[in-house]
Amino acid sequence: MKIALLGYGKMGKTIEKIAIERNHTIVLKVDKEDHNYDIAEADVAIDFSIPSAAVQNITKCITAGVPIVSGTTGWLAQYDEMVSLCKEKNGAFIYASNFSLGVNLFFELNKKLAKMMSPVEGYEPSMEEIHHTEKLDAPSGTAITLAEDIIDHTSKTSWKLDQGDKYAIPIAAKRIENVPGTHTVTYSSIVDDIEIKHTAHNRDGFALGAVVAAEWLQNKNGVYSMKDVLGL
Ligand SMILES: NC(=O)C1=CN([C@@H]2O[C@H](COP(=O)(O)OP(=O)(O)OC[C@H]3O[C@@H](n4cnc5c(N)ncnc54)[C@H](OP(=O)(O)O)[C@@H]3O)[C@@H](O)[C@H]2O)C=CC1
Ligand SMILES: O=C(O)C1=N[C@H](C(=O)O)C[C@H](O)C1
Repeated sequence: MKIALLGYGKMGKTIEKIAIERNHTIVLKVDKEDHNYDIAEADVAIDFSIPSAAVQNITKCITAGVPIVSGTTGWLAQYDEMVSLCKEKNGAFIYASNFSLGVNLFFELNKKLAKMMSPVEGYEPSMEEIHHTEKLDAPSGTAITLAEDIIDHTSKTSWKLDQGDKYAIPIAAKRIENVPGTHTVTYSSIVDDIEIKHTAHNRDGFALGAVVAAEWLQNKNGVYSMKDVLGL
């Protein structure tokens, strides 16, 4: 496949390495505020840029008829707008807050645990996410997905970055140098804690998932998720 990389930072470079290993060609790299790039020669675009650039990049791809895989986080207030545009233009679009197989299995485990905990009294859910110090958004997109799945299955109605609201799941967002991404979900009671945790050791899992999603999206139209790609 001919791949356009929209965002050529830590993830863009890791995706390039994995894509070349899988015999794809990188035909375009965009790594700054540039509205004039030509996307047309790409079979698929992969956007791992910055929150303020994602919507423009996705719009450009959908409008040009190029399938788009986006992993950029921190722009989800406009997700529904991108879904509508994709349907209107008969495009192909996948967004995932986390493309790694491990985290997508962890998402399923989190939903199962939330369902299990829902009728049990005395346990309060909370979450922690740890990322590198260059991360622009907080909490992480992955933490938001985990929180939304807990909200869907329990009496919690929202998430908050601080504590003290009994209807909200508190999320602690920590920034420590060079951490690729660690997420922990804890249910605490007076007598014990139940904890599930995913620790990324590097960025290869995220990048491989994004390339696999791009391969899967070829010759398809519609809006998909990693659950569709992985058949979970
Ligand atoms: N879904 C997933 O599985 C994962 C998602 N992510 C998300 O991906 C995004 C990128 O992460 P990461 O690579 O670590 O971040 P980096 O900061 O390393 O890379 C982002 C790159 O985007 C560039 N950029 C700035 N403006 C634009 C633009 N208009 N169009 C295209 N590129 C632009 C930046 O350039 P400059 O530095 O010059 O501003 C930078 O090179 C983040 O939102 C992160 O949360 C990360 C890992 C996994
Ligand atoms: O910015 C990152 O690095 C990551 N961002 C994603 C997120 O916000 O969840 C995925 C992963 O945790 C790494």
